[in-house]
Amino acid sequence: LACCTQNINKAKQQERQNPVPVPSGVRQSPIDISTDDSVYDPQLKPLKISYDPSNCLLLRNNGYFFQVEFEDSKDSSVISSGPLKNQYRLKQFHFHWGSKSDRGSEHTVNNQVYPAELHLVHWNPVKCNNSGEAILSENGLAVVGVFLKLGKRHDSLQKLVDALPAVKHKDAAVDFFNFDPACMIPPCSDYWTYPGSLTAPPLTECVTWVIMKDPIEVSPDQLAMFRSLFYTSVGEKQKNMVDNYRPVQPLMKRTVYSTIP
Ligand SMILES: Cc1ccc(O)c(S)c1
Ligand SMILES: [Zn+2]
Repeated sequence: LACCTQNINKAKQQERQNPVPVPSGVRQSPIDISTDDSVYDPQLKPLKISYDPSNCLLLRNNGYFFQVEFEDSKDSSVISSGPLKNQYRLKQFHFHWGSKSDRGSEHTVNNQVYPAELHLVHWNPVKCNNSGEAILSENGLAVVGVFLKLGKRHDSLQKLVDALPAVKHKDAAVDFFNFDPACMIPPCSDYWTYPGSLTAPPLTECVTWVIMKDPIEVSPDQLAMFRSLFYTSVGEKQKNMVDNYRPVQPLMKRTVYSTIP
């Protein structure tokens, strides 16, 4: 399945044909992570991350954000361990960001907002046949979240930033090869983890979230390039692609676990 939008459209079609329960809203994302309320779990191991840059295929503007899509027919770009019972395959990564630097991330930490947040979306090939099925399956997805803060230029990210002008408008897509997403994972392995949902429609409660404690740095110019994209297609009245984040949702009866004593 080419991308999350297609998956979401397919999921909506499947939902119409054989409706699944509408999310009862007991495990919605994103959330505010209260560090004092999170529970240290000494059994939690570091996440194992193994990506093959040659699986990187395409950069696309899907009208919600830009995403980089990966070949996911084999277990060659995967995550495992940490809170995960199975190995999950990388399908795509994307970002959420603000119109200004005082907003943009979806998750917050003690109500602190970051200017942007990276989501690396993985699906469970043990439970599902493809990523489209995974968004309808409990714990079908594992999404790794990484906060972005303003600072020094992220040299490895520049290859992606330089490609953004080619996907300014909705549905634009270009070949994008040999990019290793591991370059965007912070050196510190500490994370929070909790059961949640997609943060975009159909908002299904299918995600094991792993939110890295440390942010990565990007420069103001790099973030400005994110904001230069459009939600709109060529020929439509241009609408800047900014503020594509969902507000935080109620924690309800969930516990956030952490690797941080
Ligand atoms: C599959 C998917 C779609 C949109 C999202 O924001 C996330 S986090 C995951
Ligand atoms: Zn996301």
